[in-house]
Amino acid sequence: MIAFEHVGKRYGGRFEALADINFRVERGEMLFLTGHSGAGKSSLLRLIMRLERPSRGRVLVAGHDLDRLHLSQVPYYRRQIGVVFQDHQLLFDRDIFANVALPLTIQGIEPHEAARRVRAALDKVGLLHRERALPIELSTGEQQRVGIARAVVNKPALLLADEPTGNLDPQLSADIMRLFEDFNRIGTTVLIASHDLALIARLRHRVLKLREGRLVRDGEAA
Ligand SMILES: Nc1ncnc2c1ncn2[C@@H]1O[C@H](COP(=O)(O)OP(=O)(O)OP(=O)(O)O)[C@@H](O)[C@H]1O
Repeated sequence: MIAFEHVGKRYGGRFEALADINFRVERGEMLFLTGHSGAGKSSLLRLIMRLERPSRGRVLVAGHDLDRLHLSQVPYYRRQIGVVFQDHQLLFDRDIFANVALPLTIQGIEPHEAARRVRAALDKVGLLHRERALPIELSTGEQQRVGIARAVVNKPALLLADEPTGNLDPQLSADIMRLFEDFNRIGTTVLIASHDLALIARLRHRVLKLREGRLVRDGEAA
C-alpha cells in the first residue's frame, strides 16, 4: 500500500527533515508513527498525501509513484486517503451533517447518495443522533469523532491521522483508537502519528519510530 524507498526531504535546500527512509506497509495494516517533536512525522505524512514531494528517493502509494502523478491526477489520488488532524478542522458555522458531507459536496456527489454515505459514516462513529448539532455543541471527543467520520465518508483505502488524540484525556484517546481499529478491521490501512507512547504500547501494533529525520525503529511496540 505504501513504500518509501531511500526517501529524503530537505526544506529550503538545507535542512534535512527526513533522511534515507525505507519501509513498506501492506494493504490492511495498522501502524503507528512516533518520535520526538520535530522528528519528521508530519513531513512523512505530507509526503504520502502528496502535499510535499521528496528531495530524494521514491514514495509509492496504492500503486502510484507519486513523483509521476500528474498535477491533474492529484485530487483523485487524494480521494483515496482519509486524513484526521489533531484539531479536527471542522467548520463551526455548519452542522455536523454538512461538515461530514463536505468532501462529497466538493466532488459533486448526488445529494441522496451523499446523505446516505454521511449517515453511514456518522453511524460508525456513534453520532448519527447529533447530525443537526453544531460543532460547538459537541464535546472535544465528539468533535474528533466527527473529524473521523469526515475522513472516512469516501471509504478511503488509507486512513492517516496526525496526533488524533493530542487534545483528549486517556479514556477518550483509547475510544478514538478503538474506532481506528474498527476501520482497520474492515480492511482500511491505518497510519497514525502519535506521541502517546503509553497508549501505543498497549495496542501492540507495528511502530515506526523517527529520530531527527531517520527511521530508528520498525517493529512491534515494546
Ligand atoms: N515547511 C517547512 N519548511 C521548513 N522546515 C520545515 C517545514 N515543515 C517542517 N519543517 C521542519 O522539519 C522538521 C520536521 O518537522 P515535522 O513537522 O515533520 O516534525 P514532527 O515530528 O511532525 O513534529 P511535531 O510532533 O512537533 O509535529 C522540523 O525541524 C521542522 O521545523
